[in-house]
Amino acid sequence: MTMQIDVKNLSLQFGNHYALKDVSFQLSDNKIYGLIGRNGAGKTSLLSLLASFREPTNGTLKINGEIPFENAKIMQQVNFIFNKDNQDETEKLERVLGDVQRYRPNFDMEYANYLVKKFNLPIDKPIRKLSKGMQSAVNAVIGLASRTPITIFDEVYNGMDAPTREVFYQELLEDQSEHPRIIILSTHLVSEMDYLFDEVLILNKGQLVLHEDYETVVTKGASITGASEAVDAFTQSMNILNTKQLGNTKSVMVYGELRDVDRKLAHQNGLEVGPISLQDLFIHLTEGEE
Ligand SMILES: Nc1ncnc2c1ncn2[C@@H]1O[C@H](COP(=O)(O)OP(=O)(O)OP(=O)(O)O)[C@@H](O)[C@H]1O
Repeated sequence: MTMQIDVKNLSLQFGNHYALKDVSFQLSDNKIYGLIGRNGAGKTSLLSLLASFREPTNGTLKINGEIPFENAKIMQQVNFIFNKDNQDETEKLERVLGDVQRYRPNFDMEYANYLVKKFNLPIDKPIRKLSKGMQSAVNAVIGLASRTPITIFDEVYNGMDAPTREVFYQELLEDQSEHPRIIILSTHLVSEMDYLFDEVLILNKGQLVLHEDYETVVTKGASITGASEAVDAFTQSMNILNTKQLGNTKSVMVYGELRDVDRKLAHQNGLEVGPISLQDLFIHLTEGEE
């Protein structure tokens, strides 16, 4: 089943502070969505609204046409995975997985056990005695094996070491291709995770500054390098994100449609056109004063 998420003019306020301001978007395909933003940008706020942990101050959030808050049927379809505090969790992994299986109808215990082995997790130790990275891996196992139609991972990979994160990414891609669902990954690890994303949402200071297909993002951005005057002339009507100058050489990062004819023209003027990464775009779309 494909779920549909409709977010319209959504705001969340804490006192006078807007954690989210007038955010609108739709997610309607079983894809992997990357939600990126700097510290305090509003990622967790948005995800906690999607997971019905709280209600918006303004605007509407609908899942399959229904308001999810206190809506048991919809909440069943959403799984919000985050690194929760497990210091009081005296249960062992085996038991915890059994509990999850009871309330997640798509939970696949065989797959969970396979992941437990992949992540080298001990099943006979209380969760609270596992290392931080292992606890993150436990959350990853629960999130993947539950196969919930809307699965949200809020930076669970932050506690994992690089090889463990790699295992998570590979398993995520593989399981998503076999059991497609909406997966939302919030992260700061943009350059490491960008290849996972089908679509990208960038939040900046509570506002959505970009929602695009990953392929489109990558083809729309370019760096133009060459003699200052030639770069200035070529980019004068373009959306410039960043400029670097070294002697008479200038490198400008632009974002917008760069047609084939533009690329040819750049070449004729001795300019070099290079790609920009999602990380570059993220940095320059979200820089500025705090
Ligand atoms: N319970 C709360 N009470 C007051 N302000 C809050 C609360 N939760 C979040 N905020 C504020 O809302 C803003 C957005 O916070 P949020 O946790 O959503 O950001 P984030 O993008 O997830 O950040 P990070 O990457 O650092 O986890 C921040 O300015 C934060 O201080």
